[in-house]
Amino acid sequence: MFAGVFDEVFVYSIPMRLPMRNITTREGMLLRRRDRWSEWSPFLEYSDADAARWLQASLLRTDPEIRRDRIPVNVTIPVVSPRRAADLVRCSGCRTAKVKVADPNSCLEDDLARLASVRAALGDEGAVRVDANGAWSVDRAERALTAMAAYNLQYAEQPCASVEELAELRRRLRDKQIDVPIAADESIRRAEDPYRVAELDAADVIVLKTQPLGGWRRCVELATDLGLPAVISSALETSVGIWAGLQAAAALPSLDLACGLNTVKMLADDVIDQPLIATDGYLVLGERPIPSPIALLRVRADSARQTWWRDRLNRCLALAMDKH
Ligand SMILES: O=C(O)CCC(=O)C1=CC=C[C@@H](O)[C@@H]1C(=O)O
Ligand SMILES: [Mg+2]
Repeated sequence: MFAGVFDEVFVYSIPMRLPMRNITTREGMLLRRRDRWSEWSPFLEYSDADAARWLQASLLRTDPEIRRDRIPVNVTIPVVSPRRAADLVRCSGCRTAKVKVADPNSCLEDDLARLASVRAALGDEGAVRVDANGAWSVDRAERALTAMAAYNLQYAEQPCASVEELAELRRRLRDKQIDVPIAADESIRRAEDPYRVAELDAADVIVLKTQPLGGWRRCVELATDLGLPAVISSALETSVGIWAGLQAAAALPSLDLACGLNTVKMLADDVIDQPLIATDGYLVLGERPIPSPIALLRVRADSARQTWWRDRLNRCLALAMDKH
């Protein structure tokens, strides 16, 4: 079926240099429609309905108006030792760091030690944010963020799972005069109704992931409608997917915060010759990337995974075309 929509499809499999979300190998597809390559890489456990929404991003035929081409980005710090975390900050050249916290295999003390090390490596001028991926209850989030506030957080991303909990936590922190703004990530990209974040006054910042939301147009629409500062963040893509994130960041009505798009380094390989890795904390939106044939030879998935992804694409394309 995809033969009528895409002119070429490619399945990649790339080990993660720095595992995140328990992912040790990243898999996905590169899809070509005429001269436009895009990436489709919904996480393996996602349902076809979720994965079909990611595919909308590959079906867009137009480009946005570009308002800026230099995009500030953060370094992403997975659950690593404090020392490794400081090294990652120093090597990145970024002035903003996002620290993953609340991992089931580590405790609050580990998170605080990693955070302290990141803050020391960045200095007082840098910005530090944390991301709990919705792992905390409101009580645990309140305790953790009260302790973490000592490191002057720019914001806490998705501290609790539901929008109601985010709103409750935000109220409690405000009452205690703990100055840690709240950012919504999963409450935007996986929610039935992302507008509830604004209706319930549940966040100060929204995190927009281009591919999961179905492309740049939806990101611009949500940033405009919700009227909150927005951050464009990656879904751990190759440079082809990251370029689409940069394009969305370039099109936002305003951009005051660093974006989470500096993740190509977390992969052990890439699909273009000059990977989109930040210099001095910025990525620049250049021409739409074209995968390099030599790189593709290195990252081609085996035939069982090819079949799995092609079948998934056919199923999800049928769903996505229904809504298109
Ligand atoms: O935002 C960043 O700095 C990088 C991207 C990132 O953290 C994520 C990408 C994809 C899935 C997630 O677990 C994670 C996130 O929750 O934001
Ligand atoms: Mg997040």
